[in-house]
Amino acid sequence: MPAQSAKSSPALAGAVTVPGDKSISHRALILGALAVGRTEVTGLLEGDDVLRTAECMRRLGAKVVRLGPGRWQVDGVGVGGLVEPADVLDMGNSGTGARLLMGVVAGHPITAVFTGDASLNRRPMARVTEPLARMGAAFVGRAGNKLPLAVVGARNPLPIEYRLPVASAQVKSAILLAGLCAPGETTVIEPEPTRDHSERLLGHFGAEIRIVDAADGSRRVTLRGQPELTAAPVVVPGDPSSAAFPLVAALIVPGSDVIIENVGLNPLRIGLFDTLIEMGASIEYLNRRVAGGEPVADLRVRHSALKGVTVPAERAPSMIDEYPVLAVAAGFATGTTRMNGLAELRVKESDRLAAVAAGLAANGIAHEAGPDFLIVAGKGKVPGGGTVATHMDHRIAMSFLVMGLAAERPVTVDDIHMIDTSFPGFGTLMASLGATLE
Ligand SMILES: O=C(O)C1=C[C@@H](OP(=O)(O)O)[C@@H](O)[C@H](O)C1
Ligand SMILES: C=C(OP(=O)(O)O)C(=O)O
Repeated sequence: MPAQSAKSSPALAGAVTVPGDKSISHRALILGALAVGRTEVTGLLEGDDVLRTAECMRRLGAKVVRLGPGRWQVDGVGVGGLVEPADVLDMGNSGTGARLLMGVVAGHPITAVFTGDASLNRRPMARVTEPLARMGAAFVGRAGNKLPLAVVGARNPLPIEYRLPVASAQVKSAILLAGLCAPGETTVIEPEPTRDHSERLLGHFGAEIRIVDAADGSRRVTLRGQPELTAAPVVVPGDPSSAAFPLVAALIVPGSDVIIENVGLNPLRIGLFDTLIEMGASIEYLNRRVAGGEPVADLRVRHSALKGVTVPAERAPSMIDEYPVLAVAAGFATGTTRMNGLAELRVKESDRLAAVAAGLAANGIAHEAGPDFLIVAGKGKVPGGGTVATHMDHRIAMSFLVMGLAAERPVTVDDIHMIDTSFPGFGTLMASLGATLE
């Protein structure tokens, strides 16, 4: 369990590129495996979560080959063509991999057993098994459909219309992936839009997909089943959820001026950037362009005096993984930051609300955490000096290392090995900007 400490650093400077988007990387491999022909992916995230999905697609019958750094090739088997895996599918720490592949298997006449690490095996899966059971799949899992869990895919999957009880792109995507194998139309209604990478990539691979926004803010996504998906090249942009760490570091370390190149700016992913700009952050979007069907830009970020704001609950889906690092930024702001609509944080790789609250407490930041909210009383400076328990959660580890770069005393996190699940090379990249990590 390697620990690491971050110390007050000189001004951060330089230009960096963060690894590829995790959500898009999982989906590129999965859809490449379900397409007919050869898909080439560039910019793929080579973090443990995505490598697990690559290995599972191999076990399900696709040919998946690494050609070079971030360059992968997938020979697909066509929708409905996957085979039964000979052994257990181990998804490691990855909720996205587990839930999306449960949807894929549910649509095929095959049986697969899923497992994960201690963190993933604690996370709720009924949110996917419930709609997938309506489509004809069967499940036997531990303690209310947790992993380890066996999925018996449907012989004749049924299309469904399903209103999501929680705003979750993973649940939406699991249903759409199962719906690929069902005749007729599968519809998912989201109470509020969540990241739409599945929809974009399904369209890119030739599926017929319709999206209708309703007056009440909900969104209807309809997929026509049993398409022939055609292999298509995928260019993966840098992950905005990873960019968040060097970005917040540059905002809080005095004198910093940093460029983060090629960051995905999908409107359903940039709630953190919008919030930080409201707080007074200097974030410029340079060279805005479209790459691989997603908007991207280079971000110039300069040290800024931040002030507290209220973050509305409706913004949560567009920044769901960014609250830990926002809480760190809020600690350096002047005034109170209120974050609402955070119930989902309790069922991520760790209970992130509890983990963040404990980390704030350990480093001398006044705050209040409720069932689904967090209030941080920013004083413009952070005492630091604490040791933070990361609970197998990469985002908790990275967030508190960022805190240490501008706190008065070093901040230690108890375990950094999970950082590789989403951001391999995090320490090297931060050090290249001048961050003091040891
Ligand atoms: O669909 C995805 O790729 C993801 C969706 C989000 O989870 P939920 O769907 O559980 O909100 C997010 O937290 C996760 O990191 C990636
Ligand atoms: C919640 C996350 O991932 P997953 O659900 O895929 O484990 C995350 O990366 O912050």
